Amino acid sequence: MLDAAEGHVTADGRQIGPVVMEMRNITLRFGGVEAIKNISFDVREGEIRAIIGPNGAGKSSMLNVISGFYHPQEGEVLYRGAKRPSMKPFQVARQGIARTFQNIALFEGMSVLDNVMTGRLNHMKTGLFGQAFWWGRAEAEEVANRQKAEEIIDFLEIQAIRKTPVGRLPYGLKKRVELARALAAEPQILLLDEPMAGMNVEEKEDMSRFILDVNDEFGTTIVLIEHDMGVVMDLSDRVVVMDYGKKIGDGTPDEVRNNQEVIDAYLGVAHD
Ligand SMILES: Nc1ncnc2c1ncn2[C@@H]1O[C@H](COP(=O)(O)OP(=O)(O)OP(=O)(O)O)[C@@H](O)[C@H]1O
Repeated sequence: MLDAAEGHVTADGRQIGPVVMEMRNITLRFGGVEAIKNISFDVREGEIRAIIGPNGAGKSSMLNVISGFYHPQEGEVLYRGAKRPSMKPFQVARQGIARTFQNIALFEGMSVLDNVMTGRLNHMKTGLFGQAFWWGRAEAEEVANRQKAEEIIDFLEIQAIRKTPVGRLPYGLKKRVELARALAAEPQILLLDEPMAGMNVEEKEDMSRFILDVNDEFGTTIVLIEHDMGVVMDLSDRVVVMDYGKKIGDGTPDEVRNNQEVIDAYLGVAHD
């Protein structure tokens, strides 16, 4: 059993830190529907943590609890050891938690660069008033934000399309631009809502590589929900398995693969 306050190095040499976020006995209801039933799990600094489960299992609901979009009726969220009060999504974002969406939420008429720049909004300190009175400071800030956006565009290898309106891009690249925008916020925790949904094999491979690179290069903690089991097992350090709102498994990919309840409920067949 790992100590929550301690870090460790995984078998493949990955550096995992202490617990950064804890979901404690979360229950979320929509009228009579219990989307999340008394679920607890934690997220460690620097890890890639997946939440998987069949349709309607409650994965999106859980991600929306983490991002502050839904407020559970029971349970609590602890962030860096402190109980998090009921927060609006923008307040959660200010704590360093960014997300992408299942149905891409970009500005289609705007260029890739401008979309990525919108991810910097939390870093813009000079408001309109400030811009009017301290033009120099606002200009310096704009230059720094633009530089950061360009760095991320380079990192995700989308320089060639930086001036292209997002609406003209194929699906896989839009997903990558969404990742770029979320990264522009320089998050400590990145929430990815089905990052591979609707992608072909090649696009999935690219996205997996970028997720690993982001985690490796920036040390970003990543929580993702995903349908594609193969992808999840390859990418993740630990996996939470949900089914009908309940947690039925939690552990390393190997532990989850060998968990009989998970095999019965989700995989359907035993893996040798
Ligand atoms: N806003 C809502 N209002 C009412 N019921 C909801 C709402 N959001 C989710 N639910 C219900 O909660 C349950 C869990 O849904 P959720 O979308 O979290 O599952 P999921 O695992 O993300 O599914 P999928 O993989 O299909 O996206 C479902 O029964 C769903 O119908």
